[in-house]
Amino acid sequence: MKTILDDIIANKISELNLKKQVVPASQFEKMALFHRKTVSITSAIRNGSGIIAEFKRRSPSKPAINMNARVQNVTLGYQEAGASAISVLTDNKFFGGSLDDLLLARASVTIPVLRKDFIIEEYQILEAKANGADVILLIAAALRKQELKNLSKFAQSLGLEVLLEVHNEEELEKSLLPSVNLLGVNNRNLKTFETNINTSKELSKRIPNDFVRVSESGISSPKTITELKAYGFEGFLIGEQLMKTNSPYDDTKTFIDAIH
Ligand SMILES: O=C(O)c1ccccc1NCC(=O)[C@H](O)[C@H](O)COP(=O)(O)O
Repeated sequence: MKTILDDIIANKISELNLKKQVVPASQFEKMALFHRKTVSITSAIRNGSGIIAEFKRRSPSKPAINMNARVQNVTLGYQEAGASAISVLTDNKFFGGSLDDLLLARASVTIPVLRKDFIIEEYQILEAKANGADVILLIAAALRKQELKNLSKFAQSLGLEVLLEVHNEEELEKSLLPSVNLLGVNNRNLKTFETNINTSKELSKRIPNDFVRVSESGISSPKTITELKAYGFEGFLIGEQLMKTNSPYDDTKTFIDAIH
C-alpha cells in the first residue's frame, strides 16, 4: 500500500529535478551562510530543556494548524521561552514551509536550527547549510542503509549534525551509524497518522547510549516528557502542541517551566 511518505518522496524527486536546473549546487558555496560556523544541537539539548520546538503551519495529518503565524515571532518566542533548538519544515507542498522560513528562523534566533525536510540527495544538504541550518533530518523509511551512510557522512563533512528518524526495529537496525548524532523515534505512524508514545518507549531499549535519543511527534504534555526521560530520551521534538496557540512565547514557557 502506498503511504504519504511515498507521495512526498515522489514529489521531492520532481521538485529537485526542476530546482537543479535553476540553482546549480555550485551556487551554494557562494552564499555567506554556507561558511557560518554551525552550533551543536547535541550540546544545546544536553545543556538545556531538550525541547526542539517546531515551526509548522500545516501537515498531511492536520491541514491547518496555524496558517497566519510569522516565523520571526514564533521562533524568537520559542527561544525566549527556553527551547534548546528550533525545527523548521521547509517542504512546501505538504507542509506549507519554505527555505525562506529557514532563513528567517536563522536570522531570528541563535540556538541551533534543524532543517526538517525529506532529504534524498546531497544537493539538499548543501542547500540546508547555505540557508542557515545546523542540523538536518534523515528518514530511515525513505532511504537505504548505504544512502543513510553517504548522506550522513556528507552532512558531517560540512559541519552539520544529523538527526536520523526511525519508527520501528527494522529501520533502527540500519540506522546505528557512527556518522549519526541523534536518533529520533517518530511516534507517528505514517500509514495511519496515529501517534503513540509507546513507540519511543519500546524502541529506546535498542538505542545504544552513544546516540542522543529524541522522541518526535504527538507530545502534548510536560508529563509525557517526564515519562520519556525515564527511558533515556534527552530531546523532544514538538510541533502542533506549540504551534496551535496564538501566543507561542507564553504557552511554550508554561510548557517548559512545567518539565521536571
Ligand atoms: O505531521 C505529519 O502529519 C506528518 C506526515 C507525514 C510525514 C511527516 C509528518 N510530520 C513531520 C514531523 O516529524 C512532525 O512535524 C514532528 O515530529 C512534530 O510532530 P507533532 O508534535 O505531532 O506536530
